[in-house]
Amino acid sequence: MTDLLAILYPWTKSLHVISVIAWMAGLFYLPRLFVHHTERVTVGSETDQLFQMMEMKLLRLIMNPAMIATWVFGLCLVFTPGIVDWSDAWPWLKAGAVLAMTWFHHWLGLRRKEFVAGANTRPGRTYRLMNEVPTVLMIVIVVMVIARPL
Ligand code: HEM
Repeated sequence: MTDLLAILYPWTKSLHVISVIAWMAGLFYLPRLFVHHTERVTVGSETDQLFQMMEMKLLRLIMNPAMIATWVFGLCLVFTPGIVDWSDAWPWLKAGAVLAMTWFHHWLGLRRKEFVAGANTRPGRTYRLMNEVPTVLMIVIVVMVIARPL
């Protein structure tokens, strides 16, 4: 099995990075939709329905599959021989940041359900601030996995 993972390594890594790009696109865009949804849209209006549809499709059709694919290919890379040395600090920092990114994904999913119920109480400012979370985590992850300063 580990032999197969070693042969597939360049492909696994390509698929991992492709999935990461799709996941990150959604993690950046969904909070932006929430900003406009909360600031510009009247609950129960036709525009409310339109935003709910865009948010649902973004989460279900792009973000959920992309997150699963990122995890699956990422874990394949973890089990590929000679790739991760757990005595270094970078894999631990990356793992922490990836868990935080996964938490953020689920936080957005919960907020979407509140919009569906017409029960969002958070102002646009909260979603603007939360929009910085994936940016900071992405910087940590990419630096840890590529520059590996630690
Ligand atoms: C979801 C769980 C994840 C796991 C288990 C995981 C694990 C890994 C592993 C083991 C590697 C191989 C490193 C190497 O080849 O030397 C890798 C590569 C990479 N990962 Fe992840 N990763 C995950 C999520 C992410 C996320 C969220 C991002 C970006 C925001 C990311 C960005 C990258 C990049 C850019 C590379 C390629 C680095 C290179 O060129 O060597 N990963 N990942």
